[in-house]
Amino acid sequence: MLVVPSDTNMKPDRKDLYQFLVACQQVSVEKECPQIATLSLELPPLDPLAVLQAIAQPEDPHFYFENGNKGEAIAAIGAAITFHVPSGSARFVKAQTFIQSCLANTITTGATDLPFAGPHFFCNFTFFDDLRPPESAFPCATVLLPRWQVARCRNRSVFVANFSLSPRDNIKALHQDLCNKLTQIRWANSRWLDPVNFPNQSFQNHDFKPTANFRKSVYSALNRINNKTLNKIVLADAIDLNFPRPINLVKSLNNLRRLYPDCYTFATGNGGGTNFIGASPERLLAIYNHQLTTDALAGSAPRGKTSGEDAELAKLLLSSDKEIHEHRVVIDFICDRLTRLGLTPKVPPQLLLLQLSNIQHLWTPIQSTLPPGIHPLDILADLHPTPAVAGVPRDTACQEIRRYEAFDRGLYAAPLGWIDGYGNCEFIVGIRSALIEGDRARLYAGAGIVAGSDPDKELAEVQLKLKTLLKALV
Ligand SMILES: C=C(O[C@H]1C=CC=C(C(=O)O)[C@@H]1O)C(=O)O
Repeated sequence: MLVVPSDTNMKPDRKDLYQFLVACQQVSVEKECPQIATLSLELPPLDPLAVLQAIAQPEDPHFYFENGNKGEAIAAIGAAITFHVPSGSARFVKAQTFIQSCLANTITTGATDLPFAGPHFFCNFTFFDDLRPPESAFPCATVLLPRWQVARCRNRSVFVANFSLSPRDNIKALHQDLCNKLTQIRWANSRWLDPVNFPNQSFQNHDFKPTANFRKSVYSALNRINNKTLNKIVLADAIDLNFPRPINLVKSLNNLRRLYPDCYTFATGNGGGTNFIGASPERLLAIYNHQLTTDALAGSAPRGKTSGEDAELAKLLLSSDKEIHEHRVVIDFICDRLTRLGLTPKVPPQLLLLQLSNIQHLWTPIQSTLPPGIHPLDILADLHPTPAVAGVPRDTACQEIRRYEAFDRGLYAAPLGWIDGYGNCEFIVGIRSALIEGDRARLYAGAGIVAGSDPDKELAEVQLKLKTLLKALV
């Protein structure tokens, strides 16, 4: 990636910006290869979700990612370039090659030092790499370099435009498009999103009857655990619902981020009317300045209705052999994988609790310094799926998941996030999630099964997780 220093207060209507696009096009002529021109401009603080609402067209692929606790949100809208891997185990390698070849032909300028400036590649992967027919709405790997990207990091906002330039592109028209988009973005206003929309009343007291299949699967899995074929398996259920009207993506995201500020609110849309949306507490991989963090998150209990009951539930969770085993296998797996990649994982000495508004989990953030030469997607390829969403031994658990679950997991429980041009990244696991299309939603939730699991409690956990999401969909 070539960084061209510039006046960081570059204005889109100024000649130098137009000339920058012309110069990048000239490089594409000389190299006989399209060039990606990336412009970053600081904007007054704005809400990327409001921008998503204001400028995304139904046919635009898009991506939304918000971490309320960190005061960060990023919206990616439309495509400069997209890359799909339909299926196959080489998907992480192929995605990596694509990103590297883009970066080798990227020229970036403007406010390049701001957080979230420069090109970002938004990626989503399906849980399994060989998709079951009928075709899923998302291929097994998608990488999106968006046309427009708007991010907020605390009180600063940055706008990024990416153009893939070939000799025949009309620079005047592209420049005009950029100016128009900026005008629209400046008008985007988060007040349009307030107040929080009250969740769909007709589903509020919906009694989730776990499918007969889920209950049967839990019993059968417990048999396999007892006869030692499996140590742990994470089984999920999917519930299909029809809403009285089309589900509103932006309003639902707005609800999710307010109801679950401790989670990552996310959505990815394929531009064909299907969106995958959720609020996940599980960070699979974050790398900033060569420092890596990954979460072991497994073992759950509800939140109490009173502080006394809450403390009691937390105490039980922290002292339960069954929950600790369910959690410990995730820590061991992650540490083993990172060590094999040449990293030195650091694990806090005591178990921690991640307390969300409706549920609490055993939580261990694992950290390491990243040695040079390892790409974030190398790590993702090794970590996914962890025993927090698959099981132990992993291959057996994955085979059994396919046998037990009558639905395709699609993007559920799979990695979703972004990578920048310097190897920084943030990926979450797509749990507490739903696939939405028009007035239809498929909600997913799962629970880890180990020796000592009580099927009724696992069912209650899955129901609790499903309700979490349903509350926000409008
Ligand atoms: C698989 C899910 O959660 C995982 C993450 C945290 C706690 C879990 C558990 O306690 O079972 C699961 O391992 C899900 O929410 O669909």
